[in-house]
Amino acid sequence: MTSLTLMAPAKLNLFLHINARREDGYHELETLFTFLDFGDELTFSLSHDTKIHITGDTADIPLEDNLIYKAAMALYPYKQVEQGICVQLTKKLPMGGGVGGGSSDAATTLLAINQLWKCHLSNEKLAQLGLSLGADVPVFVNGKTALAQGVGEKLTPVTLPQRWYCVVFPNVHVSTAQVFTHPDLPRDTNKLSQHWALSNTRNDCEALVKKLYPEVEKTLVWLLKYGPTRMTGTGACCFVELDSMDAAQRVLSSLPSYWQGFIAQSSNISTAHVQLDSWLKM
Ligand SMILES: C[C@@](CO)(OP(=O)(O)O)[C@H](O)COP(=O)(O)OP(=O)(O)OC[C@H]1O[C@@H](n2ccc(N)nc2=O)[C@H](O)[C@@H]1O
Ligand SMILES: Nc1ncnc2c1ncn2[C@@H]1O[C@H](COP(=O)(O)OP(=O)(O)O)[C@@H](O)[C@H]1O
Repeated sequence: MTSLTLMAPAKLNLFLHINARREDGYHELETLFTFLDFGDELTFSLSHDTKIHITGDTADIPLEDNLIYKAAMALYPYKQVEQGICVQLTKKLPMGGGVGGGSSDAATTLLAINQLWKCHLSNEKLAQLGLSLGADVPVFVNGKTALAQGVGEKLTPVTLPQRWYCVVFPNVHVSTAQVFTHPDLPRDTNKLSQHWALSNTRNDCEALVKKLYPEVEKTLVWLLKYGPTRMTGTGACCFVELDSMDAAQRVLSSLPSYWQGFIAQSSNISTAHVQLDSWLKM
């Protein structure tokens, strides 16, 4: 088989605690990742040459900067076939929104090309290659709901109840690097490995991002009418947790037209992995 279509699902950080800043500037975190059944769509097919081609919703990202390209390049030395790869991207996740679209695209690319180029690398090796592309890539490669520690690479799988979410993108872009280098970011939260309820946890980036981007605060205040809310990652997307699809749909229907949003159910296994397993059984 020479082609394969997989989702690159969104993630939410159900909480994000910052425990310390390391010598290299990176931060020690504790964060609970869940996957959503909504994401970008990527179709991979072997190319007629030896190059890496990306078409579709590539926005204005130069080819060499696209995380899909970087992921393909990371696998290039392990390639066991002559051909290169064509990747057709349908982008549904806001870029730099805290839902991990770029990292998820990279992880899905590693999983798919590993098959098409017959690299035969383990998921552990793919996660190791992925970590050099971004701190969030390993959790997507692993594909299981997880508590992440370290800079995001130490993963402990956890099983969470499936819930519905309405995720809102407040139309502001938050730079992850700006948040992590800001002097006002709290960096001394104690480690916590249990009692993960939303009520017992927080996102340590949220107060700072609300201050820097009032639109994020406005979004959280609006969502709070419907249920427990939080910002994901370093923002700017915010989510509300809900009991049913109907409840999530009601929130989305009332969303002011100047914001964008989507609804999705959480899952303990990434849709990319479910789809890859079915493809392997074909
Ligand atoms: C903090 C999270 C939580 O999910 O934020 P989001 O990106 O999802 O919003 C992620 O781990 C981010 O992962 P990712 O976006 O892949 O980060 P990277 O590209 O590796 O790093 C971007 C920048 O963030 C900072 N950074 C990132 C991760 C970390 N544990 N400590 C850091 O200090 C570094 O300054 C780095 O230069
Ligand atoms: N395929 C891609 N999809 C999204 N962003 C990408 C991609 N390739 C490179 N990037 C860059 O990575 C940055 C972070 O992307 P993303 O993972 O969507 O953010 P976040 O981790 O905040 O959700 C973007 O601002 C963009 O410049």
